[in-house]
Amino acid sequence: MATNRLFNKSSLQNSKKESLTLKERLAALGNLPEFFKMVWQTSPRMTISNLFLRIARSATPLAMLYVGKLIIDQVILFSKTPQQHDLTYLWELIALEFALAICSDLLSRAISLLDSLLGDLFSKHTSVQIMEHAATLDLDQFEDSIFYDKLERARQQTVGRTILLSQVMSQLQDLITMGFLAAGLIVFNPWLILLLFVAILPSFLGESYFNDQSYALTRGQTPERRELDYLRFLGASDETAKEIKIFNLSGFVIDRFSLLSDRFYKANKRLAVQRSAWGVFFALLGTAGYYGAYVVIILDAVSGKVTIGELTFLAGSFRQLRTLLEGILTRFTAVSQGAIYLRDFFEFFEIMPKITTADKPIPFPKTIQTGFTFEDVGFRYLNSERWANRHLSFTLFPGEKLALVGENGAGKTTLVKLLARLYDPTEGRILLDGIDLKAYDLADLRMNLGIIFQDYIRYQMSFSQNIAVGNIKEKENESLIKSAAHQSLADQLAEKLPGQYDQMLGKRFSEGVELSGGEWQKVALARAYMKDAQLLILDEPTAALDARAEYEVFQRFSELTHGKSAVLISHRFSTVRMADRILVLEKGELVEIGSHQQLLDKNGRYAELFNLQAMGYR
Ligand SMILES: Nc1ncnc2c1ncn2[C@@H]1O[C@H](COP(=O)(O)OP(=O)(O)OP(=O)(O)O)[C@@H](O)[C@H]1O
Repeated sequence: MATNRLFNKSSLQNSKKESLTLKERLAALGNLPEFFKMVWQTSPRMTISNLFLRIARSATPLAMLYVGKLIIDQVILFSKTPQQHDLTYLWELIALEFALAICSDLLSRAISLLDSLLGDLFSKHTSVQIMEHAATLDLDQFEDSIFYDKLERARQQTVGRTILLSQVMSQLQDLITMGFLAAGLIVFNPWLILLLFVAILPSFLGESYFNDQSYALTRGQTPERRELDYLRFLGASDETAKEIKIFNLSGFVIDRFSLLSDRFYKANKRLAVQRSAWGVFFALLGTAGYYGAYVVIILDAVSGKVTIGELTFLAGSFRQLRTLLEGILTRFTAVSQGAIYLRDFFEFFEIMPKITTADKPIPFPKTIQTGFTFEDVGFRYLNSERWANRHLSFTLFPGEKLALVGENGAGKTTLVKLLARLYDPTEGRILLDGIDLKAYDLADLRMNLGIIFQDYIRYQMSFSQNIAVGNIKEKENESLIKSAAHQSLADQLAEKLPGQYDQMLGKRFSEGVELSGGEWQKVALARAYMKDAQLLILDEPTAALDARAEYEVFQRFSELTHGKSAVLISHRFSTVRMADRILVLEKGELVEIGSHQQLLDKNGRYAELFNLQAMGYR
């Protein structure tokens, strides 16, 4: 229901609000210089060659028409004086026209080759830029739907931008060609140019109007298009197939998909039909204009004001001019449309991360001295009224193993995200060795944290790459990968796989092997050991492991993390009790902190939770 409402409101209202005037379209062309700068950066050589070839190609239509005129006049001259037959000049003209035709053909082919190569390079260049910029942005920016829409538009329009590139180039070429042809026509009859504009202007305005409508519709539909993409993914993906079958959800997903698609179809169809009907009318006007001019030229020829050669030259120029002008005007709306979409693209690059490295960052300490101190830290997620963490004050000492305990939603994961500066506190401060965490180099900080979240990614990559992502710089370091696998017990698994460390994991690519939940977890856990991190954070690292594996993992964990700090989040008290201290969270606040024994003696919240779980085993 919520999305139904969304669809009606955003698509239809936005289509009014976001409609564009001709002035706005012209203003959008202001985005083109920046666009050209990006094209130029992609490949200066190809850009300049493309431009030169197009200028050369622009001159050929006029040259061919003019040579054609000379040939016809020459032939007519011969037909009037059959005795004098020195054909040398005529043959030269024919050879020239032939050469021009070949030249024009070669130039066209070279241009389309360069267009497609430059387009591919440009598309790669912009996709890389989008990925690079997205990587600098904050996590909460990804959780903001307006931002997400911008990212989607910037990403989806990669093809559009490639098309825009060749459209802009063709537009330039056609404008130059038109300049040449118009110059030829003006010499004979300047009024014909005026007639041409009058005949074509309505068609241009019509195109422009319908492009506005189509842009508004597409832009207004972005949230629904995202939903459609999501439904498409739900309905046909290896990740979702299991639940879709078990819960028999395919009908539900398909119905929702069909409902949204039908609405798109209806909204788009209405516009397409109107556009087509008006298009026919405008085309008729253009044709009438052309024949009007044709009659004028024929009358001039009949009265002897122009020769037959000039008649063909003028009629040919006029016909080509009309086609060119129509193309230019139609393309103008498409180009300005593309230029408007560029605004989304540039706006995406204008979004700046808030979580950044200070101007003069402090390097991460070689050895942590006093630890991480939370000073009345509070955090609220974007657009959320509730505090996920509040009034947190405690110190994680160097070398200490701290366990975080609390019911679902108590704020445990949020706390470790603050430690990794995935978010900054809304209030209070986190200090490292007495200095605000924000003063440290961000990359350095993250390099010194080995962190595995509960919703780690199952990369559809090889076994060893799945471990190497923990420190991708070491992706070729086989012995490090193997030792990390040993720490997390993943090494035993690798030995059983047909491809061992090179085994492709997951089902998406050929010869991939799917792992069990616990096996995936061992692989993910190995990522934490890829760095010589000073603080290890494991967010429910063993939830999917069996009891024996969990015991072994923690034996190795304490050996490996000797002298290092660690934060463990777990709902299993058998794991939690191994920690030096346990921090109990409730509704985001710290309610108890102490060792397992201290907290049991205290007989408070921890003791209650512990006894509750212990009862389950009795
Ligand atoms: N990205 C987010 N945007 C908005 N709210 C969030 C986000 N992530 C978590 N929350 C909210 O913040 C609160 C704390 O969530 P958090 O994930 O820290 O809990 P947790 O203690 O780790 O829970 P669990 O044991 O279920 O993993 C919850 O109420 C949750 O709904």
